Formats: sequence, structure tokens, C-alpha cells
Amino acid sequence: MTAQKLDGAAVAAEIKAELGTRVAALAARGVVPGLGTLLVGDDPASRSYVAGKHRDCAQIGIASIREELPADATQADIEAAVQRLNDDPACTGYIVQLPLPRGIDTHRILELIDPEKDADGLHPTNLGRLVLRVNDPVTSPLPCTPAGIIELLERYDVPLRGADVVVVGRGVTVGRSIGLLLTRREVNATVTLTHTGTVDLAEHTRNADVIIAAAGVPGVVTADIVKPGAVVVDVGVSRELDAVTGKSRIVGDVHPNVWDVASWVSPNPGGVGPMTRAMLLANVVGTAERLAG
Ligand SMILES: Nc1nc2c(c(=O)[nH]1)N[C@@H](CN(C=O)c1ccc(C(=O)N[C@@H](CCC(=O)O)C(=O)O)cc1)CN2
Repeated sequence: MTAQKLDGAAVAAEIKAELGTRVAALAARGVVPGLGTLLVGDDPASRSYVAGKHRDCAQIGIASIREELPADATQADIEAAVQRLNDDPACTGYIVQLPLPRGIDTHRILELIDPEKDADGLHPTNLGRLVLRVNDPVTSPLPCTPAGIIELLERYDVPLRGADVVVVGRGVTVGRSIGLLLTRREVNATVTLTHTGTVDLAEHTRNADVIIAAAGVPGVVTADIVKPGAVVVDVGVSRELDAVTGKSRIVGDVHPNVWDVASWVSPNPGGVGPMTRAMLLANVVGTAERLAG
């Protein structure tokens, strides 16, 4: 069996085209959404991700507001940049690119973001609304990668209602919140969250209909721990230098041999990453439409 591809790049392109129509309608009313980004330091991967977000904005007519700080920026420098983005009327919503440099109080920074401008959906208020199930996708942006994963699965009609979903990894951008989205009544999946403290990962994954590999551990999900025919989503964004070209490349959490046993696999790159970016754009456009009335 060779798994079929959950083509995130193709689905993201469809979503961007849909959003472009909405941005044009806003422009006809004199409204131009703006995405802000705050990039601290010179991590090549973070720089590449932020550049991709702004390329997307340019493609569909969203304005870009960029804040960049050096790696030695202080907590106060970063807090001042967050406040500038909170106060900027051209900025509809923004993200603070993670991770921030060691020694910075990331949670304090995220809490300083105006929840109304939280394009990442990672502010405690918006995550709390998800917990309380009082979030409205228009007033409360959903966390981009979890929302992107579910959108990708639903666009390929992967059965989620009643499905056993195993999440590998408990990070802030995916593991901690995706279960909240998957267990909503609209989706009704059953979720197991595994992590570095899990004693026997295979005991859980071998029963999973869907595996979401978001541990940031290259190749952590291998064919021998996957139920034949399961659906596997690769969220990993680890990078290594290619032995031949010497260039930095993504090494996902899903081992290549999983394609021999799974029914569907998301490629990496080309799967969840573009979906993350598309959901970010959707959060910005949704906020702009709400503000425009
Ligand atoms: N503030 C945030 N920081 C980070 C998030 C996040 O959701 N919010 N998630 C990850 C990285 N990430 C978002 O910024 C991200 C990862 C990958 C991609 C992407 O488009 N990947 C492409 C390949 C791009 C490349 O090779 O440079 C793909 O998979 O095809 C976008 C965003 C951590 N930080």
C-alpha cells in the first residue's frame, strides 16, 4: 500500500483564492486588512516562515506590517514592539513568531497581545474561550495549525466523527489545543494526547484511526507503530543540513516508511505548513470583516 497524499499546498491555494475574493470585497468598501509579524532574532527557519506569511499576504491583497528585533532584544524591547502592533490601526491582527530567544518570558509576551488582534489564536483569552466552548470563529480566532490540520482532513473527507485520534506532542502551537477542536460536538472525535512521558507510545498509536505527529522529534512515528490504513498527519518542523546539498531541510516527525502502511499521509513540506499559513490569513480576514461590520 502506498498512502495517498493530503496535499496541504493544494488545499491552501484553494483557501487563499477564496480569501482573495473576500479581501477584494473589503477593498471595494475601502477596508484593507493588515497582518503584523514580530520576528526576534535571526533563526533562518523563523525568518523563512515569516517571509512565507508575507508572500501570502501580498498574493491576496493583505497589507504587511513588519516588526523585527535583534537576538539580544530585551523583554522590554519585545513588549514595546507588541504594544506598537496593538496600537497600529493598519494592523488587523498579528503574530509573534515562536520560539522567542532563550530568557524571554514568552507567556507574558503572548498575554500582552490584544486578544482582538491575536491572529495566531494563542492568547490565553482565545484559548480559554475554546476550553469553555464560547469561541465564535469570527470573534475568537482559532489556533492556526490545529485549525489547518482539521480543515485539511475535512477537505479530504477523512472520517473524524467517532474516530480515535492520537496526538503525539504537547506543544503550545498544536498538542495542547488540537484536542479542544477535535472533541467539539461538530467533530466528535476521541483524542489521546501522548508526549515524552508516555510509557508505550505504540500501545496508543496502533489503535489510532488518525495520528497527528507534532512532537518535533524527527521520525518518531514509524510504520511499525501505525495501524494499517490509518491516516497520519506530519506537523514536525525540525530541520537538518542535507548531507548532499548542505542546505537546511525539514525533517518531519513521520518516517518515510509510514507511506507504505497508512492510507493517507500529509507530506512535509507541502502539508500542514501551508495550511497553517492559510488559517492565519483566514483569521486576519475574518477579523477585518467583523470590524467592517
Ligand atoms: N507564532 C507562531 N510561531 C510558530 C508557529 C505558529 O503557528 N505561530 N508554528 C511553527 C512554525 N510555523 C509557523 O510559523 C510554520 C511552519 C511551517 C510553515 C510552512 O509554510 N512550511 C512549508 C515549508 C517552508 C520552508 O521550508 O521554509 C511547508 O511545510 O511546505 C509555515 C509556518 C513554529 N512557530
